[in-house]
Amino acid sequence: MIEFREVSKQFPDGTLAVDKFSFTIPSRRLVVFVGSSGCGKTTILRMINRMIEPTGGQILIDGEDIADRDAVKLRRSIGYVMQQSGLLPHRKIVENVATVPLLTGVPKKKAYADALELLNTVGLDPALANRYPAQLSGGQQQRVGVARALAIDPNILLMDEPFGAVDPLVRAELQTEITRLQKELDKTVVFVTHDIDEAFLLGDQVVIFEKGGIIAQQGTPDEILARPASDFVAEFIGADRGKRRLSVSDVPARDGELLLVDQYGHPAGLLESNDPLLAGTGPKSRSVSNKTDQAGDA
Ligand SMILES: Nc1ncnc2c1ncn2[C@@H]1O[C@H](COP(=O)(O)OP(=O)(O)OP(=O)(O)O)[C@@H](O)[C@H]1O
Repeated sequence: MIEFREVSKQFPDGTLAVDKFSFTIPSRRLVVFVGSSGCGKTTILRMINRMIEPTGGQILIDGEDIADRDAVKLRRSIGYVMQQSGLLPHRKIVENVATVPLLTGVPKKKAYADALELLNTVGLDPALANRYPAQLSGGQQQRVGVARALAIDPNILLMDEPFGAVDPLVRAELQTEITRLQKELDKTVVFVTHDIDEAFLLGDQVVIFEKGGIIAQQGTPDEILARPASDFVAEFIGADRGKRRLSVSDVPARDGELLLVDQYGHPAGLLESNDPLLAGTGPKSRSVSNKTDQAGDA
């Protein structure tokens, strides 16, 4: 559990990036921080591993104030993945993944064996281990970044727009992968994005920020979509533009399924027709608000 108690950050130039932020991140959940540029998401994330020191308030991990922990040890105990994978260009993939374990005294043979296993965990062919980062695609590099963050077997994984720089298809693959990994490995994941679709897709809990690290709303994706707390949230999630309002198409789908379309008539996904939401509805007879564009998974 990560607890923020009235945490503030004022930078030396006077910018108040975060103003008395209080929030609790439960263990073993994937929590997404989402908001437009400059609202303080990255600053909050980096205060968790003390890459940035708060100027006010307290952050506790499992009840312990992190200000009392050794900053370097704390940082090495928390996984961190950022937009540019940050891999060391002149080190092979296996060396990149094993960097922190080697620094913390894990014998080389074990660190390398673990690294190969981790490449497999994140869906990479261990045969890539002897390549250099530049010999991998952007998506593969991000997977290596995730493997490297997992190499210390952290309880907490911080992810700062990790998929921002990869193309949409690879991004979708990586999103699926991170959901799988979080469930499988049982980590607490704090994920930063400015993309509301990504937030709703990944988050068990989503926190929508306004400037200054102010929480505009927090809750499950369903709660936020069903009841936006303010005009700001409604606009941010696109609800007021009817962006997510889906209707049942009159184009027949396969047996037991209904084709959903958005307000422009574009296909948005399939819904099983025995879903209680749709009981008694016929084509175009009512519209439903869908959680994300992922209705195809329904
Ligand atoms: N080192 C710094 N010195 C001064 N101001 C800073 C510094 N780092 C960040 N800021 C400011 O603090 C505010 C919050 O920045 P932060 O990077 O946390 O926002 P963000 O929500 O992560 O934005 P983005 O999505 O663009 O990364 C911004 O106004 C930013 O300009």
